[in-house]
Amino acid sequence: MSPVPENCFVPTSEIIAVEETELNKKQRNIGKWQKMAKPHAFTVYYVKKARNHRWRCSDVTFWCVDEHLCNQWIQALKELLEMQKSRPKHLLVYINPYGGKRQGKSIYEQKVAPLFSLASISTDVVITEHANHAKDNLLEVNINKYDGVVCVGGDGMFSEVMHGLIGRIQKDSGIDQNNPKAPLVQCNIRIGIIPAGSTDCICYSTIGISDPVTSALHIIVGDCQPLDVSSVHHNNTFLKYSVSLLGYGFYGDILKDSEKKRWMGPMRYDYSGFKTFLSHHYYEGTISFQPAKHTLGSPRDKDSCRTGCYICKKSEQQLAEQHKECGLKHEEDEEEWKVIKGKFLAINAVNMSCACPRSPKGLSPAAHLADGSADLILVRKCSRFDFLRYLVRHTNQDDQFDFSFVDVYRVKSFQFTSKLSEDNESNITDIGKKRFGQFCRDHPACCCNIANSTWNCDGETLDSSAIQVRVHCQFVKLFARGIEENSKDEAVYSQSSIEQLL
Ligand SMILES: Nc1ncnc2c1ncn2[C@@H]1O[C@H](COP(=O)(O)OP(=O)(O)OP(=O)(O)O)[C@@H](O)[C@H]1O
Ligand SMILES: CCCCCCCCCCCCC/C=C/[C@@H](O)[C@H](CO)NC(C)=O
Ligand SMILES: [Ca+2]
Repeated sequence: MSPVPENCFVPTSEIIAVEETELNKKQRNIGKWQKMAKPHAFTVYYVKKARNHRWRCSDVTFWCVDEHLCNQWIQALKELLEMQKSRPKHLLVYINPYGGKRQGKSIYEQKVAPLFSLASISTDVVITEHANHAKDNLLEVNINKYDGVVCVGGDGMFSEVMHGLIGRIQKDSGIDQNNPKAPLVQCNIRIGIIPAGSTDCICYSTIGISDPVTSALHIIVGDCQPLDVSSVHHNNTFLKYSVSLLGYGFYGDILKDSEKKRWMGPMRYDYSGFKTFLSHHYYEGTISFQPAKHTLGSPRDKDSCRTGCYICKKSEQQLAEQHKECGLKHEEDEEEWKVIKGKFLAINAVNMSCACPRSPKGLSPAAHLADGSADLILVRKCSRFDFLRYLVRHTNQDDQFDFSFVDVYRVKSFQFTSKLSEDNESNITDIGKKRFGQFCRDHPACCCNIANSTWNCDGETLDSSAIQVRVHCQFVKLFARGIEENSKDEAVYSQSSIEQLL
C-alpha cells in the first residue's frame, strides 16, 4: 500500500473517520494504478493542525489491488476508532439563530453537521425560538441518552446551556441552589461550543481560536477540559453562574448600553464601549475577598494556562482529596477576608483569561481555566488618559497590571456592596440624591456616579449590585483541551500512530 501524499503521519486519536472509497474512472487511470485490473481504496480523514490553533479536516487515500487486504485495513482502523472511548456518539445541539451576526444556523449546517455525520455522530438539533428555550428544555429532556450538549452561539448561549445543565443536576440531586454554601454536584456531561456569537470569549480562551470547524473537531475527537464556575448570590437568593467575566462598572455599563443595540450585531460592543469610555463613570463600594491560597500560581505570572497545565492538575488532585475527606459535605471556611473600600472604574472577576479576538491575551493573561480561583481586578478612579492606557494594554504585549491604579488578586470567593446600598442599609438615605438625577449634583463634571452600575455576568446583566461569589473548582467540562503550546510545531504523536501500522 502506498499513502498519497507521502509521509503522512497521524495519531489514531486524531483520525476523524475511515471510509471505503469508490474509485471513479479518472482516478483509476492515473499512475501505476492504471495497470491494475480493479484497484481498491480507503480514505482516512484526520485532523490537520494549522497555524494559530486552527484545525482542519484533511484526508489521505490508500489504494491496493487486494480487496481482502483493503477491507482488513478498514476494519482494523475502525476498531482503533472504536477504542477511543471518550468520543461522543450522540449529541444534543442547540442553535441560537440570533447570536452574533445571526449566522448560527448556516454555520452549523454548512461547516459542522457534515463533519459530525462523517464521524458517525448522531444529533438531535433544537433551533431556539426565544431566550431561555435551551435552558428550559434541558430541565426536562432525557440528558442521559446524550454524550454531550453542543451550543451554537456566543458566550450568552453557552451560559444558558450551562445553567440548564447545572440546574438540572442540582434539581435531580435535591440541592437548593439558593443556599450559597450548598455543596453543589459537579456537571460531568461535556458541553461543546460552536462559536457564532459576538465575543466568543469562552471558546477562544479554551481552544485558542474562535473557529467553528476547529471546535467541531475538538468535539469529534472527544476532548475534555474542566472549567471553574463561580456561583453568584444576593443574600440567600441564587442569581447566576459565571465562567468568564463578572464585571461591574466599565464592562457592566457597556453591556447595559449595548443590550438596547442588539440590532447592530457584534459592533454594538464597540459603539457602547466608546460611549462608556467617554462617560468615565466610577462607582464607590466595598469589596471583600478570600485569597486563593490553595493554588500555586499568581495573576502576575509570566506563564499562561496551557493544555495539560500543571497548576490546574494540582488543583484537580486537591479537589479529589477534598472529596475523599468530606464527600459532599460543605467544609466550613474560616479563612481570612481582606476588605477594600474605594472608587472604582471597573471591578472585573475572571475565572479564565477572557482572551477573545478583541483581546488575544485577555483581561488576566495568567488566569487558569481549572485551578479553583478567579482573578479579581480592581481598576481605581484614574484619569481618562490612564484608563485608555490600561485598555490599550489588553490589545498588546504590555503588562496591564503594571499601573498604580490597578490591583489584582487571586481569590476563591468575594463579596461586593456598593456605597449606595451600604448607605441605604444604614438608613442614611439622601432623598435628594434619589429623586434628582443619577449624577453628583455638587460636581457635575466629576463623573462620580451615585447610581449603581450593573454586573455583567458572561454577557448577561444581573439584577442586584450587592453580590456574594464563590468559585467552584472544575465544576463543568467542555469538549476542549485548553490552548496548545505552539500547536503547529510541537505536535506529540502517540505510539499507536497509523504510520507504525503501515
Ligand atoms: N431564539 C432566540 N431569540 C432571542 N434570543 C435568544 C434566542 N436563543 C437564545 N437567545 C439568547 O440570546 C442571548 C445572546 O446570544 P449569544 O450569546 O448566542 O450571542 P451574542 O450575545 O451575540 O454573543 P456573545 O455572548 O459572545 O457576546 C443568549 O443569552 C440567549 O439566551
Ligand atoms: C481603545 C482600545 C480599547 C480596547 C479594549 C479591548 C478590551 C476588550 C476586552 C474584551 C473582554 C471581553 C471579556 C468577555 C466578556 C464576555 O463575557 C461578554 C459576553 O460575550 N462580552 C462582553 C463584551 O461583555
Ligand atoms: Ca480559574
